Amino acid sequence: MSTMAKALTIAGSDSGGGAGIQADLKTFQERGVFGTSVITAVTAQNTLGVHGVYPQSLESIEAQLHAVLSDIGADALKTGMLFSAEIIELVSKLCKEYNVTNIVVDPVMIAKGGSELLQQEAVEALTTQLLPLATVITPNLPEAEKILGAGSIKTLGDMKEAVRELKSVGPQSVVLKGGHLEDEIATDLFFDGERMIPFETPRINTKHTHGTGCTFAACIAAELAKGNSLVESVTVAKQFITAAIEHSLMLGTGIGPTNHAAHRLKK
Ligand SMILES: Nc1ncnc2c1ncn2[C@@H]1O[C@H](COP(=O)(O)OP(=O)(O)O)[C@@H](O)[C@H]1O
Ligand SMILES: Cc1ncc(COP(=O)(O)OP(=O)(O)O)c(N)n1
Repeated sequence: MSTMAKALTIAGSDSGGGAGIQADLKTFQERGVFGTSVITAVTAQNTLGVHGVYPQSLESIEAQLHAVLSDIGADALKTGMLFSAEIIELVSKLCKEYNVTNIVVDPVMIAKGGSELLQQEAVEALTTQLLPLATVITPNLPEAEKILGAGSIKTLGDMKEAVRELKSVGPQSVVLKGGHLEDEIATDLFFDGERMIPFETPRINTKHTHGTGCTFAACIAAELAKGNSLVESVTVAKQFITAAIEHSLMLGTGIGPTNHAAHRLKK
């Protein structure tokens, strides 16, 4: 008999398998943690985009959360697509009720193809209720702009300013992802109120980047679940996502998913 660190993902299902719950559970498995899930919405999705969004009832989401947290528990929890203010309120309430620590909030808003995965009117609930509970938040640049409600983030200098403003919204720390920056280096900026640390890798020239954000945040959650520090966890996640993009998969005819098993390939 043995025990295993446990990580819970609260997110949407991606039928195409590249993002959402599916990306999170594959990442948890690859990182050696036991993954559990709460599905907030089902999406009909493939490499060409999101073809339908079917939110789950609050009753279903609450029942899933109670089932997992009252019995199995979670050493870390990651949120992805939450879709509505009501779902955010429920998730925030239960995170507090169950005293969950190690909360990674990936503030998913819009899929790469432009589909809405969070209703516009839910941004305030996200900002005021869930972000202050987070150990770390992992917005991409458009998400950071929406949370801050102003300005455009186009340079590393803008990122340095934005990361401070994001911290003041209430999370313990922030990783602002620079995947959307037009730069030869893919820089993510970590800030915990004291340390500002850039995580840099060369930008990989590929269009097959579906699910990068989910995979990156899930990897941080998995490493936190195992007891690693936040900086160690972000370091591992950056290596993991870089390998996954480097060996991304040409599946379907659109934007292919990253390869969660890539870290196992020999260098
Ligand atoms: N072309 C790329 N080459 C290398 N790293 C990338 C590339 N695109 C994204 N990343 C990295 O993938 C992670 C997810 O970033 P990003 O694509 O900005 O998130 P999202 O999927 O939420 O839009 C970050 O660590 C980012 O730096
Ligand atoms: C169900 C679901 N959740 C989240 C996303 C967004 O994932 P992300 O990792 O940001 O990847 P892209 O959509 O940008 O490729 C999603 N598409 N579906």
